[in-house]
Amino acid sequence: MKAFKESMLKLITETSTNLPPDVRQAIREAKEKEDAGTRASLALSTITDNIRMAEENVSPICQDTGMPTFIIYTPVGANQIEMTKQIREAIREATKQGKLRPNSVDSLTGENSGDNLGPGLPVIHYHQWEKDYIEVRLILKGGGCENKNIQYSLPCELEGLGRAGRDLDGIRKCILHAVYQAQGQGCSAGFIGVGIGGDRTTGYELAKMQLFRPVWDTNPNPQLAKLEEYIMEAANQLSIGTMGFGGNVTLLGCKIGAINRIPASFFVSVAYNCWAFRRQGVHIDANSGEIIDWLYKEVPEKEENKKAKSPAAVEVKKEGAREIVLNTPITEEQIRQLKVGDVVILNGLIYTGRDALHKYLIDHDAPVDLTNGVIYHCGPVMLKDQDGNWHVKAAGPTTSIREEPYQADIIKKFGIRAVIGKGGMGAKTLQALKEHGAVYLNAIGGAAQYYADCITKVEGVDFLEFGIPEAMWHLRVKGFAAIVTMDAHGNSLHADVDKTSLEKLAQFKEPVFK
Ligand SMILES: O=C(O)C[C@H](O)C(=O)O
Ligand code: SF4
Repeated sequence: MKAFKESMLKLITETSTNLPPDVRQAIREAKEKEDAGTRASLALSTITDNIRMAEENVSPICQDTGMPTFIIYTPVGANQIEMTKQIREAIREATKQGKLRPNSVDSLTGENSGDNLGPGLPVIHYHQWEKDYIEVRLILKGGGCENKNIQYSLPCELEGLGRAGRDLDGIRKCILHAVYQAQGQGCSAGFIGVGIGGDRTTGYELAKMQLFRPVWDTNPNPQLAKLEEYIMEAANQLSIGTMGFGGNVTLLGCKIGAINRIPASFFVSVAYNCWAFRRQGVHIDANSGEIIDWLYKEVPEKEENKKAKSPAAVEVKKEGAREIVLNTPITEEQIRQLKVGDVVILNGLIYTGRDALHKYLIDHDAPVDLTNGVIYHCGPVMLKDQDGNWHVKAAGPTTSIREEPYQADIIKKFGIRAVIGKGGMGAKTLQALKEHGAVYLNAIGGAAQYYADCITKVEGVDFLEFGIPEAMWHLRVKGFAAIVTMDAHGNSLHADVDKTSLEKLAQFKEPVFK
């Protein structure tokens, strides 16, 4: 097992930087279903570029490299204690190389361990099997989509859909509701794994395990196969679209499993995974620890894909998008001219800030003058070189709604003109944007290489003691593109999409599976 650590390092690197072909195919097909020039289509182009860049740079597809979760099958007698040791070393090394963001945070003190290790991390599930080789599967599921996981206890009442009973039709309603409630916040278009039955723990576990199925497979249970097909069809009529921008594609995959329950409990558990669906697997020689082969590398070609494609449509800007270049600091007048749908190209200095910084700023001064400035909800992957200079390895947006309790007060207190993030914010922030002349810019979630490429210099950092993701990084950007989704006139694309998708959800109220 000498080579096992090296094999695990390869697996981690591949999972973080190279999206599997089945996921790429689903994204490609989604792009073909969106009209050229729409916001969804432009977002999918950025996502496609980002996937290519991550592979070329051998750098994280998304800066949130998630909760590393290993599922391992071993022959009887394999030394699991030794394997765990080597996996931990590989995790430490991958973090040092910038393939993983330091993501392990003490839940009580907030301290980041810096090496992705600590109580509960990484997650490793061992199973034995009769084969003579080892199988290791790894999923790196980020926090934004994890936060959109949801568990239903049947019977229940669901907004838009009414009563969900203890039957297949009730299950159908829960799954549709799960897609609706995620909106764009988990970086749609997403994939869902569904676990029917079990208890609260095993239900969620089953849901997550479904995510290891290839996107293209067919459920061996005909009833569940039918339900999966139905959900794909119906969920895509909700028009939530990529990043919640509206569009024809909201869901890229749906995999459902069922286990028994006990009479009093009936759970439907849904694991939501963003488009940056990072999971890979390998078979390992049980003696040497070397990789024998990779899983997830094959995608059976579909009949319709064999047909010659018509030439790609030229990207024309639809939906009336204007492109506006802004240099920081930004004036109130410039902000008040912006409208939902405008594409802003930012140049100049911006500051990252997420959960720890927002909480801090409420009752402290800022270390820099933020007047007319820009806050970027982002926790990047950073590496320091031998001369002590920091380099950005990945830097996409994080889910903004977590800052909703603080954002309005911070805009007011510091005179902030633009907040960049993803997934949108709520009514309190919208009101503050109007009152104080500020705007919310939606960057494309997960496009961490694309945005890292726009950062020309790291000019400083404050609060490094919060840990790398939570620190306040001073970033000089050039050509940083984001879409105005909440403006200073009280308009919010997020509120609009939420409303229309709820109306569409209500169309699926009538029983389908009797
Ligand atoms: O933690 C992050 O950088 C992003 C997170 O995965 C999110 O989607 O909000
Ligand atoms: S930022 Fe988006 S793409 Fe990245 S882990 Fe979070 S949900 Fe996934």
